[in-house]
Amino acid sequence: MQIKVEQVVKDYATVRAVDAVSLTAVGGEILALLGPNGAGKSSLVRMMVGLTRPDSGSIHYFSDANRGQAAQLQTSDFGYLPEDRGLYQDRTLLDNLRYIASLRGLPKATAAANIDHWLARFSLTERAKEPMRQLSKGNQQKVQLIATLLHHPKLVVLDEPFSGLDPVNQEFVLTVLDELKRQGCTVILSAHQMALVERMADKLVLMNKGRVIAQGSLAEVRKQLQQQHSLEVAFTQPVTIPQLQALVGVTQVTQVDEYSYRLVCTEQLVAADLLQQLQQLAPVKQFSPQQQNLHELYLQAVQA
Ligand SMILES: Nc1ncnc2c1ncn2[C@@H]1O[C@H](COP(=O)(O)OP(=O)(O)OP(=O)(O)O)[C@@H](O)[C@H]1O
Repeated sequence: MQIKVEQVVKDYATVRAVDAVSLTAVGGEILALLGPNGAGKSSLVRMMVGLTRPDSGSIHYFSDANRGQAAQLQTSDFGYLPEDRGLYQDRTLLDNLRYIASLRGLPKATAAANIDHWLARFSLTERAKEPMRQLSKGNQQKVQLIATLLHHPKLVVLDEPFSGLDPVNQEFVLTVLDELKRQGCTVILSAHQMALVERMADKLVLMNKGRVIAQGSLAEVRKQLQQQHSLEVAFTQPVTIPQLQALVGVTQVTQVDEYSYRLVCTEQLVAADLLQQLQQLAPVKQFSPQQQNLHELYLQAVQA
């Protein structure tokens, strides 16, 4: 299933939560929404699953079979993990999941088989008859994920699926998301865990204050955000920090050890020109450009 969001705006009383956002996600793709608290991710997600309506702009769905023609989103087409998780705390895992399955219109036998399958995969079979409130936060989160995936949705929308999970379970959820993607599902998620997102998302949409500040593949986002680049240089004899700071195009210098330094330079500075400037200070032993990770780029962008 393809989802196409065009120029969507959402205002609350005093704030424009989503400001002219456009994006597209297709089947077999993981799209990650990133942004600081209040960036507008949940507001956007709620519109995508039809819980609220945009003030302007449009959201259309296209089935894989009929790409050209917009389709009505059916409840059974999507699985939504909301930010405010809402399972019944006094009921057992099994009761909660059976109830969700019935809401999704699953026949009893299919529901039972799917529930067994997912409980086993999430290592929760033994706890099936315990009330929700007895589970840890991470295990409750896993049950919420099962509730989202129980009916094999084509469009999976997850608001912060990694929150509350330990690293082992985060990895496990990554594996599950990858499987969904391989099965042709469209996966949209919001997250704060850059390192995880960097590993699995096909498309990134970075938001800040309701707006998209960069979007595309990791390489495209890097390009859009990268106003500076950094590198490490090692000399065969001492140089001083002020000498390095005085070089044209160098904006930041940090000493790594006795003879080596990390430099941040403007994007316009060509590596060969910098190397030439450095060699005039002292013989250069090592000169290695560093790639900033998504986390560093993101911080730079939202703090700008
Ligand atoms: N129901 C609402 N009524 C009024 N303002 C709202 C409502 N929901 C969200 N907002 C405001 O809209 C803006 C975007 O909030 P939203 O929850 O969409 O951001 P977010 O990126 O999901 O943040 P977080 O990472 O903290 O979940 C914020 O300024 C928030 O206070």
